[in-house]
Amino acid sequence: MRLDKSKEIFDKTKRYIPGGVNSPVRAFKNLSITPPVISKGKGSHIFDIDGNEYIDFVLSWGAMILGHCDPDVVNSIKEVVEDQIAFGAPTEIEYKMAKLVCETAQIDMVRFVNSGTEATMTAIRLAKGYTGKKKIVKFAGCYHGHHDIFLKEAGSAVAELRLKGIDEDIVKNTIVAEYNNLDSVEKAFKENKDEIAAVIIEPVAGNMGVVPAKKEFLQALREICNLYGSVLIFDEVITGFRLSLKGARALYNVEPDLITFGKIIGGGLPCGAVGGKKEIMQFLTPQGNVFQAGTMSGNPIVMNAGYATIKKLKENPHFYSNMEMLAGKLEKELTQVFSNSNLTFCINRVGSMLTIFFGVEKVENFEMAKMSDLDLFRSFTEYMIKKHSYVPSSQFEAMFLSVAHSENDVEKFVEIAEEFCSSKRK
Ligand SMILES: Cc1ncc(COP(=O)(O)O)c(C=O)c1O
Ligand SMILES: N[C@H](C=O)CCC(=O)O
Repeated sequence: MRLDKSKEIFDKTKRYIPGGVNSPVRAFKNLSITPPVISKGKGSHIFDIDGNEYIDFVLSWGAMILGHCDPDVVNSIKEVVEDQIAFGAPTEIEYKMAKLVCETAQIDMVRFVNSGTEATMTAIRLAKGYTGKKKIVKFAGCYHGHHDIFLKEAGSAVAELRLKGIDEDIVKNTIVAEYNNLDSVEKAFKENKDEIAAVIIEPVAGNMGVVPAKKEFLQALREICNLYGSVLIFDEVITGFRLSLKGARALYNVEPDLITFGKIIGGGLPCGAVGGKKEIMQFLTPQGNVFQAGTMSGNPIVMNAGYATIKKLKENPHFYSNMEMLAGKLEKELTQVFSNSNLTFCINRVGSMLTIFFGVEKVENFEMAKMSDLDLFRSFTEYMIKKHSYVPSSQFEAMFLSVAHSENDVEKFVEIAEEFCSSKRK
């Protein structure tokens, strides 16, 4: 695979943008190939400026659930862009979008922001304002965005870095517990009795690779938050509208107090949201006194793209069963391929998100994810990308399928994985 033009542009970009990227996961830091510079996306495929075509299993880190440049999303943008770019004033689409999101995700109220990070920051401030408490519990390996309070033992790009610039005075109020380990949560509550404003968790983690929470664990979090008067926040920035219209919480039948959204909710445009119970949401300014604001929040183009995306998902419930079927096929066939090669591995999959871990048989938390064979994962990833399957370059991320992926896409991926295994045997 030639990446000459990509390399040239990427190298030139580094002169102006630190590391050449606007988010670290894009830099292929672990790989020896240059990141392809992408020029086009259509359905399940993306194309780079060197003329290479890839089946995309990253999908803008989960955002592009309908595939790239879905015609309904594209039209929703074209329909308004001549008249509405930004006003910083109320628009009708905000009402329509809020109604659609509340009815679809079954929440009382919602506030739109510009990213997942803004959504989680807002949810935490809201929880603090509502409870009058100042500490939070988060879980090792979960990633909730790039604010200081969330970066302690975080997953995603943070997992492989030693961070600087974090304000220790702010971080001291973040308590880190172990994913799927109730004892660690009980300990946090016992030691910090009436001080915990919120517990924030990815109900299916995507940022230590895919690691699902156990149902009893989430139920116990609900009970412990009720007992101590803390707010339970499900960070569904990845899982919201991906695992079902009601997100991951529908799979577990556990109701959080607040939910954060991102990615899919904006149809691929910058968007995030915090939503949940009216009793808490009404604390937000200007109805209440918990401050939150944003010049671009609820931008009409973003709202239109998000509306078109969620409406299409709602009108086509078979999308979810199709993605489940395809992802199940991918899991089953990869299991066959790796077993035939006598590899030790584990594939964690929930709906249309999955991660392959080599060298381990089970991954239930961040420690276990970190014990997987990162070198083998790296060479597998590099091989897959060189053979035109675009996958996350880090172990601590998830692979995604979209509505636009086909059986052919999945079969191609499995075929290349098989080739990789034979190349290792030689
Ligand atoms: C679960 C989760 N929460 C929050 C975020 C932060 O979202 P954003 O990158 O849009 O700020 C991300 C991803 O980046 C995420 O995966
Ligand atoms: N893991 C992150 C989101 O889910 C990756 C996206 C990013 O930080 O750019």
